[in-house]
Amino acid sequence: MTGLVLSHLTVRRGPCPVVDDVSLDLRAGEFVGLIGPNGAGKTTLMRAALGLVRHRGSSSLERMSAAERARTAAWLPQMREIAWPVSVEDLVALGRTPHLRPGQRLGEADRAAIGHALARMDLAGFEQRRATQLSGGEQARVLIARAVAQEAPVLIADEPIAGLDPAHQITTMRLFAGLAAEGRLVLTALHDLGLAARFCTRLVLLHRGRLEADGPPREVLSEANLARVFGLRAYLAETADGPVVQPVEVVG
Ligand SMILES: Nc1ncnc2c1ncn2[C@@H]1O[C@H](COP(=O)(O)OP(=O)(O)OP(=O)(O)O)[C@@H](O)[C@H]1O
Repeated sequence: MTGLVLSHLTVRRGPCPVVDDVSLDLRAGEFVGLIGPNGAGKTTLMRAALGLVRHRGSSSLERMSAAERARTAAWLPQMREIAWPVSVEDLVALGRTPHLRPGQRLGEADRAAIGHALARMDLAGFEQRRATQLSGGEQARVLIARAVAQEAPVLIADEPIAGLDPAHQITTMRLFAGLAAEGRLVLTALHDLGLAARFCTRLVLLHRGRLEADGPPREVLSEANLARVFGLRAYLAETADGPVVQPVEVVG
């Protein structure tokens, strides 16, 4: 089963490591939330895992050829700018590129994957709209749909729910949880600790580039970790809908 193994990953920016000797074994079937304050190294870690930035140590993805990696891992970067005035359907169809030979047209399976991804991101009816004419949150959903249409065993997404309205944040987290339950590995950087606690099966907490905690959400989001790493006091509770984590005050 495909997962992601990072071994002693270190990225330096100038003299300082911004990702510092991080080793992780992430398994298929896990929905992993990568959390930590601004500048903790979340984006850099994900980009290094994909082989997009120079680093020391290794990632299981970088051993693959570019073509194999594109079929293995879908990547949703933090920047959501859509530059070309293409239709939503054409943009989501780009997610199928790794599955096509040069010049090959979309087939039935590709069309099904595109339609499925559009429906899952609540974009039915948007197919012929120009992507550049959508709102920021709608554009974000289109780019998530493109990544989902890729149907890769590993999905790596940098703050995928930023800019989405609360209902679409929940449906997107539920979609990712569902993809993980189907046997994919989903790794996402998140700032919403409440949604991370509710939907992720595992949280990885980064602080100043170092792996500070790794485990079930309730263990990682302890009062002590929230205070030490985020400088936060939070309301923590168990409910019928799962754990609730609501930051209430800045401390320290
Ligand atoms: N190209 C760069 N040159 C120099 N420093 C960089 C560069 N990119 C990132 N950094 C620094 O590396 C550190 C980690 O940045 P990174 O973007 O990985 O953090 P992050 O955890 O994703 O933060 P955020 O939550 O704000 O998105 C930061 O201190 C940042 O200033």
